[in-house]
Amino acid sequence: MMIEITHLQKLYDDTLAVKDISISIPAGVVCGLVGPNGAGKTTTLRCLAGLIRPTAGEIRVHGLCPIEDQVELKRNVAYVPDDPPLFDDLSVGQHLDFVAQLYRIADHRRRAYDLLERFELLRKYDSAVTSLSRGMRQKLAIACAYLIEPPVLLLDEPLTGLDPPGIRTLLDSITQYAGRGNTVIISSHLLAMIGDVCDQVWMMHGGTVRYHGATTALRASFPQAESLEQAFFAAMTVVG
Ligand SMILES: Nc1ncnc2c1ncn2[C@@H]1O[C@H](COP(=O)(O)OP(=O)(O)OP(=O)(O)O)[C@@H](O)[C@H]1O
Repeated sequence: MMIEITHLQKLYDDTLAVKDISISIPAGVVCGLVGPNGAGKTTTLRCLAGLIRPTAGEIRVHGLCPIEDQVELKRNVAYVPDDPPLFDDLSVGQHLDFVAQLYRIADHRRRAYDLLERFELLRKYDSAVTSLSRGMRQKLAIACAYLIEPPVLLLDEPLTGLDPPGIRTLLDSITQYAGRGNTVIISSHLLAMIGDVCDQVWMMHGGTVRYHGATTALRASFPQAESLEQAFFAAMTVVG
């Protein structure tokens, strides 16, 4: 398994954000992480990325413990939050150069140009990141993550600032990335938008895993449903 979470728990002061969850996700899979506000999605992703320490439980990402193997983890996991922190003093192009230097990526320029072109940022190559729109900032952060090529990519609400062509480009890029054996978790409130690219659906609710399964199994269980989202709602009714 690429990701193994066992009895994960995260307590913030007096809020139990994640309550004893266990879940495994294999390599080469796109997993859609859905659930209402406050369900514990971001908390779980931040634990996977080693940004916060779990209160209890165990996590293995590509065999690594996010807290104990911090340095190695950075090469194996990229986490892109919905409002990614960027360096205000750097231009768009310099961001990719900086990431390439940090991760010792040789001959990165061609790939950097390709990524910027794909995400329609090439014309902003020399612009300061402070002049970018919200969606452009998200696209730049995603391009930086792709440049590193980590086996695990965690995208937290990546669709929020993107325009429809940007969403299409991102979803296509996710399918291709997973096709090369990488694992992608994409959190979103919009299952209808991400459903097509997801091999699995993982739903959290109140800090617990409410549902986790293959999208094909979900569709097969509810053949009368017209969409994955409908099948998902039907499954939720059965689960109660
Ligand atoms: N830094 C923090 N300190 C205290 N409580 C927090 C902190 N971060 C999150 N929480 C709480 O933990 C719970 C889970 O929050 P989390 O951000 O993981 O949910 P989410 O599923 O990502 O929600 P959303 O869909 O709104 O982004 C919520 O009750 C939230 O208020």
